[in-house]
Amino acid sequence: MRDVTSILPLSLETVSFLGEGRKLVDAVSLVVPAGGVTVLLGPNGAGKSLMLRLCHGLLTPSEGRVHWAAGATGRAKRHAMVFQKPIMLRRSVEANIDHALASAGVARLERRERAWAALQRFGLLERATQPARLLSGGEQQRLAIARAWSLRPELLFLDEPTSQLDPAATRQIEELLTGLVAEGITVLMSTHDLGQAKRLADRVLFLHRGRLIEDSLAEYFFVEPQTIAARAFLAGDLIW
Ligand SMILES: Nc1ncnc2c1ncn2[C@@H]1O[C@H](COP(=O)(O)OP(=O)(O)OP(=O)(O)O)[C@@H](O)[C@H]1O
Repeated sequence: MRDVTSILPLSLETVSFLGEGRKLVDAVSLVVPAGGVTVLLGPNGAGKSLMLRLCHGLLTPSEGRVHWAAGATGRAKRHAMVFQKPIMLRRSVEANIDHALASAGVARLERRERAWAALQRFGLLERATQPARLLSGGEQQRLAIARAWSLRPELLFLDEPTSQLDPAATRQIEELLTGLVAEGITVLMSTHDLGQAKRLADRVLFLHRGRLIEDSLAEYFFVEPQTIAARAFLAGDLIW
């Protein structure tokens, strides 16, 4: 029977991650409910990527706990992650999606259907048989999102998904993300691009030195940040 129990909200309870002899993520607590785009902002090394990896389960907190909605099952397959630099297998575009679905335990016939739907949805049908590694950067990122989408995630994590792309490819990815949110997928992403954060964010989490120092609706954050660090960041001043 299909699992329809939502995995959301995702909750972090005083999550810390220790490394390099210090707390790289320091006692972060937050809740991600269903819906919308939450953007992680902060200077280099603030801990944005670590946060996404902790949420997705690629890293284990040194302290505290990451947990999903009570009673949710099948959670491993219902959140997916897209990385800054797409990880492409040395296979065709379609085989890259097929591999992700096979790893998630999807049966062969259904894999074909879902891969085809993803290729169509993300404008990659004509590229289906081409080697994924020969796609342009923008196409590879589109494939990475298509592959994640084929897993039918409720929550999609994206770590600086457009930092390697030109403005046109960036716009295309942003439009795709807006479409995914309209479909009901919740997005938690990091970006360096303030313009992008303004265009996409419903909510902003501002990290500084591993600490979550602002958690605001985007409309407030960009107009009236509450902390000196966030004000400096928005003004383009160097903070560390
Ligand atoms: N797996 C790890 N183990 C130990 N230290 C790590 C690990 N991953 C990252 N770090 C360190 O943790 C700090 C935060 O890194 P992180 O990549 O999360 O920052 P970020 O906010 O994403 O930065 P950027 O904007 O530059 O990508 C850095 O000092 C980094 O060197």
